[in-house]
Amino acid sequence: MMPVVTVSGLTKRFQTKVKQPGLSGSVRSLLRPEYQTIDAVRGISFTVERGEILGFIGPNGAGKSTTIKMLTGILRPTAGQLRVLGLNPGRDRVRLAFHIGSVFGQKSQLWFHLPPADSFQLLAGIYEIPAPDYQKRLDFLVDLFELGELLSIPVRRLSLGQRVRCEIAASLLHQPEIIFLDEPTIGLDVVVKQRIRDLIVKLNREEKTTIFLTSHDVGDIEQLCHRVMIINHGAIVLDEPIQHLKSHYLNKKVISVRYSQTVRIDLPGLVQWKEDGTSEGHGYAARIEVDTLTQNLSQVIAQLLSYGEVADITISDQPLEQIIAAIYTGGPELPPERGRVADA
Ligand SMILES: Nc1ncnc2c1ncn2[C@@H]1O[C@H](COP(=O)(O)OP(=O)(O)OP(=O)(O)O)[C@@H](O)[C@H]1O
Repeated sequence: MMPVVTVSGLTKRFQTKVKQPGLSGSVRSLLRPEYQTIDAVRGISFTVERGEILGFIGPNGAGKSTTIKMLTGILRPTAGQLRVLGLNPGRDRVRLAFHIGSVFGQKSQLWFHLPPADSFQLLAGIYEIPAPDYQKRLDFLVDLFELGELLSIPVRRLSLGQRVRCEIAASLLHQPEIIFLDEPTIGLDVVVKQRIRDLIVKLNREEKTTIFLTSHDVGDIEQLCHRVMIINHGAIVLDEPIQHLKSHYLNKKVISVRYSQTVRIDLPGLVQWKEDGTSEGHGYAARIEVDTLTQNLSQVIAQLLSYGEVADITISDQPLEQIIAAIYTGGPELPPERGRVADA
C-alpha cells in the first residue's frame, strides 16, 4: 500500500508577543517587545495509508488543529517534511484542495440562509466539476446521505443532525481522496450520532476515502477508527491499531444510578456513593465502573435495578480524558515495547 500522508519531524513553533498589563506594559512591549515561544507540534512522524480511518486524539491544546492545519496547507511548518497525496501542502495548497475535503465543527461551508442545493452548486463551481459529473455525484451523495427533501430547505431551518449530513456531503462533492473530520458528531443525540457514524463507515467502504478524524467522543473512536494516534504536548504518545486500544483501554462503562429510596449496594466497581439531597428527600446515588472484559453489563444493570426503585440511570463511556490519562500513567497492561512512543 502507498501512504497518502507522510509526515516526518513535523514541527510548529509559534512566537507570540507577551503584553504586560496596563498602559506602561503596552508602551514597554511596543519599545522592547518580549516574545514567548509555544512548541505546538514537536517533531512528529507518521504515515497514513489509503483507505485508513485514523483517529487523531488528544486533550485540548495538544496540537491537533495545528497538525491538521499544516496537513491542509493552512499553516506552514517550522521544520520537518510532509507530503499529502504527493504534494507539499504549504506550497501546493490550491492543488491539494481539489483532492481533500474537510468538515470543521465550527466552520460551515454551507450558506446559512440558502438551501444546501445552492451551496452545493456553488461548491461545484469552485471545484470546477463539469455539470454531468456534478449531477451524477450529487445523485450518489443524496442517495447515500438520504438528503432528498433536505436539499431545498434553508440551512438555518435544518436540525443539527441534518446539517451535519449536508456538511459532510458538501465536503465530498469533488470526490476527495482524504477527508478531515473535526468532531463530526459533537452535540448530536445518540440516534443521530449513530447515523453519522454509519455514513462515515459506508463512505470509507464504498469510496475507499481516507479519513482523518478528531473527536473527544470515545464512541466515535471505538466504532469508526482502524487506528488511533494520541498527541499530547505536541508529541505523539501512542500510535496503535484500535483493536489493541479496545482490549486495553476502551473496556470501561460508567453507570450513574439514583434511587428513590435508601438502598444498600454491594457491587465491585463502586467508585462513588453518596447521599443525593434531591427534592424528594433522601435518595441515594452511585457511580459504578464496569469493566466489560470481566463483567457483563446487562447483569450489572439487572442487579442495580433489583436493589430498589430507580429514579434515574445513565450509562456512558469512560471520558476520553480519563482513558488518555490512564495511558500516560502507563496503564496496567500496555507492554512498554509496543506502540507507546517516547516523549520527544
Ligand atoms: N496561532 C497561534 N498562535 C500562538 N499559539 C497558538 C496558535 N495556534 C495554536 N497555538 C497554541 O498551540 C498549542 C496547540 O494548539 P492546537 O489548537 O493545535 O491544539 P488542539 O489539540 O487542536 O486543541 P483543541 O482540542 O482545543 O482544539 C496550544 O498551546 C495553542 O495555544
